[in-house]
Amino acid sequence: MNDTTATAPLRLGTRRSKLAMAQSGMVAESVRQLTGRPVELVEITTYGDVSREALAQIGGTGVFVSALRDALLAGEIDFAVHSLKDLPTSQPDDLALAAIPLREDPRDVLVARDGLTFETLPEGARIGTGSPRRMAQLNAWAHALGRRIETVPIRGNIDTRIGFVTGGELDAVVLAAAGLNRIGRIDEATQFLSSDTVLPAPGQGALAIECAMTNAPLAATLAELDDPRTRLAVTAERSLLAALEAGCSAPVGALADFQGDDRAVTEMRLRGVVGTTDGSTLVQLSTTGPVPASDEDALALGRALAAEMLDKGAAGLMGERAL
Ligand SMILES: NCc1[nH]cc(CCC(=O)O)c1CC(=O)O
Repeated sequence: MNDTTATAPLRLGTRRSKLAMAQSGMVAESVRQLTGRPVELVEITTYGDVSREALAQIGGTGVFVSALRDALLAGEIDFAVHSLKDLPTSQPDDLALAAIPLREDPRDVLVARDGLTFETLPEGARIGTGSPRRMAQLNAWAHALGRRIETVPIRGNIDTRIGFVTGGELDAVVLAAAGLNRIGRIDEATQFLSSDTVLPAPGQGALAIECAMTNAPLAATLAELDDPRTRLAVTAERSLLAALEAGCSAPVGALADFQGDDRAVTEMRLRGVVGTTDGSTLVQLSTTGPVPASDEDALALGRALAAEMLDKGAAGLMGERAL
């Protein structure tokens, strides 16, 4: 590297949404500190940002991601930051998943009117979410409580979705804690939904930093931002999702977490759920074992749990995913 390339700004491609800008800003700062180089944000518009169609209808998988990837491959940007849960499970050969930084809170939260919780919402409450995974688990939860709710399909950015509650159109919406946290609105959550009740999307709360495979020096530098334990967890979750042959709009939840204290983590637990959006049937399984020794072991764990779920009838539920 000569002097010019060493001091030239690194170009970080980002979507324009408040969440994407917040995430990219956080990573830009880390990369600045790591490299001593300036990082410039380059705004890219993705199909997921401009389409008014329901995400489930346009296929879900990758709509937020492909424009950023095109820009990486065209050399218009040097690296990109994605919400890991928006990344398709298959990684293109020419792009490196250079780093998966430390995950933050993976849980979903309820943002309800008047400080209400799921349990204190009135009978027949209208709860907004565009996610079949959330619908399935919320409906199953209501059913277990002997309650009736109405899940209302919505989409839009976080501000728009919270606006349905503040505007009085819905009693509550469900969002990812991590997203609210990153845009500084976590105080508006009225309940954190336990992963024992609602499993998050595979990879929720984690970020992915991607660059072109041909840019090996940059990939090596970015790798310093990787959190190995987060990588193992999300690798297992995404492997489960891939093995269930589901896109990101399918009703699949998964979460891997670690048991033991921070200095002596000994075991990893992987939980997965798939269901019908009406919540009448859920297949939920869990497995706990030694912390995977490699990404390959984490992949195998996800595949094994998925196979068990398919055995227990998950396959029959997946047919519903186009709905
Ligand atoms: N599907 C949109 C999306 N992608 C990532 C997040 C939240 C941040 C994260 O999970 O890392 C959100 C918003 C939401 O689900 O509330």
